[in-house]
Amino acid sequence: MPPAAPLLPPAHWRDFLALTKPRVMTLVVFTGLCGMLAAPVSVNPVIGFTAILCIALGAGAAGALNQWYEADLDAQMRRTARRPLPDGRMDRQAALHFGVGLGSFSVILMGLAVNVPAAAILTLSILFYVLIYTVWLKRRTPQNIVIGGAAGAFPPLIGWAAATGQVALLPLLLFALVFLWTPPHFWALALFVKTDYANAGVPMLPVVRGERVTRAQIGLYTIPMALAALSPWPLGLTGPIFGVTALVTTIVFAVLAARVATRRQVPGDPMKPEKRLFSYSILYLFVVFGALVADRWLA
Ligand code: HEM
Ligand SMILES: CC(C)=CCC/C(C)=C/CC/C(C)=C/COP(=O)(O)OP(=O)(O)O
Repeated sequence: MPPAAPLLPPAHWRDFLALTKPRVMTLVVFTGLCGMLAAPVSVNPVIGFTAILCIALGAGAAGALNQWYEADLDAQMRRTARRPLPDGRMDRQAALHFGVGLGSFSVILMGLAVNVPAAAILTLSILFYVLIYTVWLKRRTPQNIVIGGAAGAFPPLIGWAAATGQVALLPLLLFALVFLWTPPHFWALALFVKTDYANAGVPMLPVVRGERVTRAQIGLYTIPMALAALSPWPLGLTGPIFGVTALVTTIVFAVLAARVATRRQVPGDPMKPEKRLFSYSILYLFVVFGALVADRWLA
């Protein structure tokens, strides 16, 4: 009989927090909040707060289940090896219970206190991240983040649905914007942490298809992403505050992406343009979504 796994002491609350990937989820929650505030209705503040709480808890639960499933993988990468599970600070069962409990709570609360469409899209995004991305695609195909990345694009739709009970063209364009933003966001990072993924056997694009293809794909995805960002104003869905902000910030994005797309790496390259594009990608979504709210409330 194999020896029983050693019992770990109860995990610290900080480790449960780390399971929710709080830094990444701030932007996820922010896009959800902006999707809600951009809707042309007034939302009861208690309902609105509950909806955002549910998005945060649901996204955190998805992050916890992702870490529960891929603790073996996280243990092999420098960037992730110190997470609570690979570092042995938490029991796997505790992470599973935490993820399932929090996820179920967030969906039930959204359904009961906000509305069913928002709860349904929240469920879809959790399942998408955990089952489609983490369990199915991540270890199988370099298109993992393109298809699975849809999970991270749902929050603006959830926010809008929480406010109005339905979806509409503007939140669908916001979905498209985040969906098409994800490949340049992630592949810029993947170019400079490629060795980590290669060592862990994860088939990310730079590992499987190489640097040149990855750079070209970053450039290619930036084009429809820019169209999604620039279309709401001409379509009459937003005003000039959003339109002009999206125009300026998207031009900067396109310039940084073009630089990455047309470069060739040299030995010992510090990869500054790739790091710049990755950092800017995060700032970009914060600013564009912030402008959406400013446009609705200040115009
Ligand atoms: C499948 C799609 C995605 C993949 C594979 C991905 C991957 C990553 C990775 C590996 C990092 C760096 C390290 C980390 O903190 O874990 C990162 C950072 C980040 N990502 Fe993404 N990402 C994706 C989609 C998104 C989406 C949809 C959002 C939000 C809308 C987002 C927001 C962020 C933020 C804010 C950071 C910086 C975190 C920090 O400062 O530490 N990501 N992403
Ligand atoms: C509302 C809701 C459920 C939102 C889900 C949000 C979501 C899918 C965000 C994706 C961002 C993310 C943490 C990617 C990390 O990929 P990874 O897991 O491959 O990264 P890792 O290597 O850091 O674990």
